[in-house]
Amino acid sequence: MGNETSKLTSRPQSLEFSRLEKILQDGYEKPSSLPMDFLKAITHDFSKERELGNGGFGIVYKGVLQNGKEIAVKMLRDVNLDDDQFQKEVTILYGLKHRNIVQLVGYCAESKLEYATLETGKHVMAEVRNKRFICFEYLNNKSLDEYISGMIMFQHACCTVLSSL
Ligand SMILES: Nc1ncnc2c1ncn2[C@@H]1O[C@H](COP(=O)(O)OP(=O)(O)OP(=O)(O)O)[C@@H](O)[C@H]1O
Repeated sequence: MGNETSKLTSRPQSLEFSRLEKILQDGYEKPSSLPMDFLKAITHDFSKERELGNGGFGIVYKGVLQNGKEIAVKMLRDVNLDDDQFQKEVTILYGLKHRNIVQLVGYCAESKLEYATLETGKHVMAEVRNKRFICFEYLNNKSLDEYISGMIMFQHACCTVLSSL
């Protein structure tokens, strides 16, 4: 698993990826702008086996850095959030640092220029937005509902054992 990020990258890109890896490994002092190709590499191209869960705003993937450190990469659904909301969300999260709040580690909102043909037949260069992502520290505690239902199952099992004694 260690070298999977570098295998996917060309030379100049791998230097950039190493720099990003270092920032993320050193701690989350300041959230970074993360290129989509980097997020693609650390999530195995957003593969099914890297899926952590599915929320109201998008799918969350596990990203694995070269040193094995993990981060959560949330791919936002286009329909849920417009540009203003995305910027507000990142700006608010950017300033938050508390042990009870999951830490923002990065974000991604890239766009590319593409030729498009209008109904009139005219060609224009249009800015096409890629997917947007918000990345957090990885928490290994499952979701609150899974945690609570796990506790209830555990308590139920204990009661069953005790009542059978
Ligand atoms: N930081 C994280 N570390 C590990 N797993 C995470 C993390 N964030 C989310 N997940 C996983 O992804 C799932 C979906 O998370 P997400 O935050 O998108 O949805 P949610 O908890 O339903 O909240 P929302 O209403 O914001 O969509 C969670 O239930 C959890 O299993």
